[in-house]
Amino acid sequence: MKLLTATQTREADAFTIKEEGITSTDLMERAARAFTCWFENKFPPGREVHIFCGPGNNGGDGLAVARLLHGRTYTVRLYLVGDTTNASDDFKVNLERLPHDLKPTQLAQQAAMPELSQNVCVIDALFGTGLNRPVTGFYGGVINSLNDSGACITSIDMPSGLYTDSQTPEEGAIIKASYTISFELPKLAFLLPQHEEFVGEWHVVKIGLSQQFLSEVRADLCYTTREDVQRLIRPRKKFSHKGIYGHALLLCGGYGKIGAAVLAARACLRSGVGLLTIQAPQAGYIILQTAVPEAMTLTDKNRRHLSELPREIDKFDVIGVGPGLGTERVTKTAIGQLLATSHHPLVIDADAINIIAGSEKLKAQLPKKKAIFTPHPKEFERLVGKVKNDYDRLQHLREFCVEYQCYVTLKGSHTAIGTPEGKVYFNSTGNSGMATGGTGDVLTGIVTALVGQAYTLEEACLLGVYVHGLAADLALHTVGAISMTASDVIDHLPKAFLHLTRPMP
Ligand SMILES: NC(=O)C1=CN([C@@H]2O[C@H](COP(=O)(O)OP(=O)(O)OC[C@H]3O[C@@H](n4cnc5c(N)ncnc54)[C@H](O)[C@@H]3O)[C@@H](O)[C@H]2O)[C@@H](O)CC1
Ligand SMILES: Nc1ncnc2c1ncn2[C@@H]1O[C@H](COP(=O)(O)OP(=O)(O)O)[C@@H](O)[C@H]1O
Ligand SMILES: [K+]
Repeated sequence: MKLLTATQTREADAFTIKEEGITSTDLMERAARAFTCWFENKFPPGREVHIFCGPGNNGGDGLAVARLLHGRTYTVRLYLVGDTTNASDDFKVNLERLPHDLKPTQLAQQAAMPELSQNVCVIDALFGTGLNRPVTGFYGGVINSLNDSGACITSIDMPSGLYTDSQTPEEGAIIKASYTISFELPKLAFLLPQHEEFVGEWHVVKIGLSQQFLSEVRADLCYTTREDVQRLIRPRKKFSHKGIYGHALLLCGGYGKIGAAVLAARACLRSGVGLLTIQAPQAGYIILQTAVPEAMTLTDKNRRHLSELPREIDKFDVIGVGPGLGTERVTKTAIGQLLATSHHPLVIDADAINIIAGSEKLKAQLPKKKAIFTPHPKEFERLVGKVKNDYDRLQHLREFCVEYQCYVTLKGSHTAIGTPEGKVYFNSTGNSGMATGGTGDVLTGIVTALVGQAYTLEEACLLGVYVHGLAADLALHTVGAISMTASDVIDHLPKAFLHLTRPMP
C-alpha cells in the first residue's frame, strides 16, 4: 500500500471527484459517514460529544459528522473555531445542512472555551492535511486547552497541528489524540515513534478514492500489508528436496552469547531453509548441537570468539552474521575476510554492524545489492552518525541504502525497510511484546532463511520482517506482551507462515 503526501492526497480527492462525476461535498459526506460508522462502533450512543471545527474541509467533515451523530442520539455540542467567514465552500454547504435544533457556538477567544469534563468525547476537526503553517495564537490556545482537559480526543484524518509528511516546527501546538481516523490510507506521520503521543491509536476508513489514481501514482514510501506479502510467498513443490531450499551459514554466538546463535538458528529452521550450518566458537559446540539438532555445527579454533571463516565457504547460498559475536580484534579480522573474499548475499546484524560501522574500509567493501543490514536505531546511528529526528533518520536511511547499494531493515514499531533504489517500506505487524532481548536475532534467522530460498533480497526483507511481527502478534493471544520472549516469537512462526499461506479472508 502506498503512502501519499498531503499534496498527493488532494490530487487523489480531485481525481476521484472527476472520475466518478461526483461533487466534493459528496466525497466529504462519504468521509463523514465512514468516520461516524467507526465512531458509533467505538463510543455508544447517548455520549456527550464536543466537536471543534476549523475553517477548512477538515472543519467541513466535523460539521457533517455533527449532523450525523446528532441524528443518532448523541448529545452533540458544536464549536466553530476562529474566523470562519472565509471558510471553504464545503464547510459552508455543511453549515447550511445543520438541522435547526443543532446550533453551533462561535469560538473567537480563549475565554469562551467551554469547560470539558474528562468523560466527554471530543472530536478534533480543526485542521487536517491542509495545514500549511505551525498552529500558534488562538488556535494554538484551543489545542492546548483540549489537551489539558483530559477528555478523550478523536481526530478526524490528522491530529490537528501535526504535519502530514514533514517535521512539525517546534512552536506549533499539536492535538494529543487518543484515536486518529485517517481517510483511505495511513499517513507517514503515524508511523514515526516521535508522534506516538499525538496520533494515539490510528485506524484507516475507506472512502472509495480512485483505485486507478492509487495504482498509478508514484510513491517512494509504502506500508506493507498482508496482501502485499502474501503475493510473495512461494508454495513448496511436491518433488522438491532440501537442496532446493538453500544452505545457510550463520556466523553467530560468542562466549556468554551462544543463546543468540540458538535463537537465530531456530528461527532460520522454522522459516523453511533447506540446510543450516552454524560456525561458532568452541564454547558453543555442545549447546548448539543440543539445542538445535537439525543444524550442523562447525567449531572455530578460538574457544570464546569467532576468529575464522569455514574452509568450504563457497558452498553456502547465504550468510547471516552478527548476533552474539562480540567485537574482539580476532572477530573484526574474520569480518574483514568475509567482506574481502565472499560473494554471498549477506544478512548483517548486531556486532557485525558495529564492526562494519567502525571502519570506512569495510563499508567500502560491501558487495553491491547483496547485503541486508538489520540494525536497531542505536546500531543505525553507529552506521550513519547521530540523527536529529525521525524524518532525519529516514533521510539517512535512504541515503545510506542508495550510497552503499544495500538493504536496511531499520527496526522499530514500524520497521522501515530501505532499498538501493531509495524506496522505504514500513511494516504493519509487531507489538511491544517484542521489546525484549533476542527478538532481533530471530529476525536475522528468518531473513537468512528466506534469502537462502532464493527470495530476492527485497522480498526477503519484506516477508521476513512481516512474518516476524505476525508471529509476535499471534503470540500476543497466548502469552501476552509482558511475558513474551524471543522463543515465543519462534514458536509462533509456524502459525504465522500458515496464516500467510491461507487465502485472504
Ligand atoms: N478535498 C476533499 O474532497 C476531501 C477532504 N477531506 C478533508 O479535508 C481535509 C483537508 O482540507 P483542507 O485542504 O481544506 O485543509 P484543512 O481543513 O486541513 O485546513 C485548511 C484551512 O486551515 C487554514 N490553516 C492552515 N494551517 C493553519 C494554521 N497553522 N493556523 C490557522 N489556520 C490554518 C488554511 O488557511 C485553511 O483555511 C482532510 O484532512 C480531510 O479531513 C475529506 O472530507 C475527504 C474529501
Ligand atoms: N514496540 C515494538 N513494537 C513492535 N516491534 C517491536 C517493538 N519493540 C521491538 N520490536 C521489534 O523487536 C525486534 C528487536 O530487535 P533488537 O533490538 O535487535 O533486539 P535484540 O538485539 O535483543 O535481538 C525488532 O525486530 C523490532 O522491530
Ligand atoms: K483534525
